[in-house]
Amino acid sequence: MERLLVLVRHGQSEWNLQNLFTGWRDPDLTEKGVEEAKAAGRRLAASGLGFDIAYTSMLGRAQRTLGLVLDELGQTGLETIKKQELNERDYGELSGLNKDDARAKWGEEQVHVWRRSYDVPPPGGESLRDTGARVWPYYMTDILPGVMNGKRTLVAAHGNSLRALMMVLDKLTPKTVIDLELATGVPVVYRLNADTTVAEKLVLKG
Ligand SMILES: O=C(O)[C@@H](CO)OP(=O)(O)O
Repeated sequence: MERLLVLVRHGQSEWNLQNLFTGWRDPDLTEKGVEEAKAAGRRLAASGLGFDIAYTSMLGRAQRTLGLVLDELGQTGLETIKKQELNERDYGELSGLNKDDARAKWGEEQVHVWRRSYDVPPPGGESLRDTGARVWPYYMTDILPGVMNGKRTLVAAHGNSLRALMMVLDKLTPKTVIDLELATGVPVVYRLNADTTVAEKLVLKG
């Protein structure tokens, strides 16, 4: 039986382009982001992949990316579950600030720690561990059982909610996850073993 799980980070958003902390704010995709999403769909189609169910967050950039991917796959209208659990990490008081301005104010190192560390939350926001504390249970109780039952599953979400998920799939530690960066609009294809570990991982780059 096929146990297929594909993760894709949304295409470039207006705030990615403007270099702003985004979190739970809801900017749309840029034109480039739309193209990235379509290209992700075309790459999945070229790899012969199709899906039985899709999951996304409550944020427009992920939902729109999913819609564009499904259009390219000829799967418009596929059953889709939208969940706040899959939202981007809440950036708290950093939301809407320019990342370079933040570096100037708090220093390069502090900003890097807020952006990539496992357990240091930005002021008023979520650490990656906090994000995981909602992503992991949702994965275990809702997404993974479907995958294990042969439902070919697509998840369109965000840099940090997907980093949290990939910690589990790729067996990353709080130290090794610091170096994990996810490109926008690049599908990551997982095939799982019967014990839920990863049998195969493929990154569908352009
Ligand atoms: O601003 C954000 O919400 C995220 C993703 O774009 O940024 P970062 O790369 O700092 O995690």
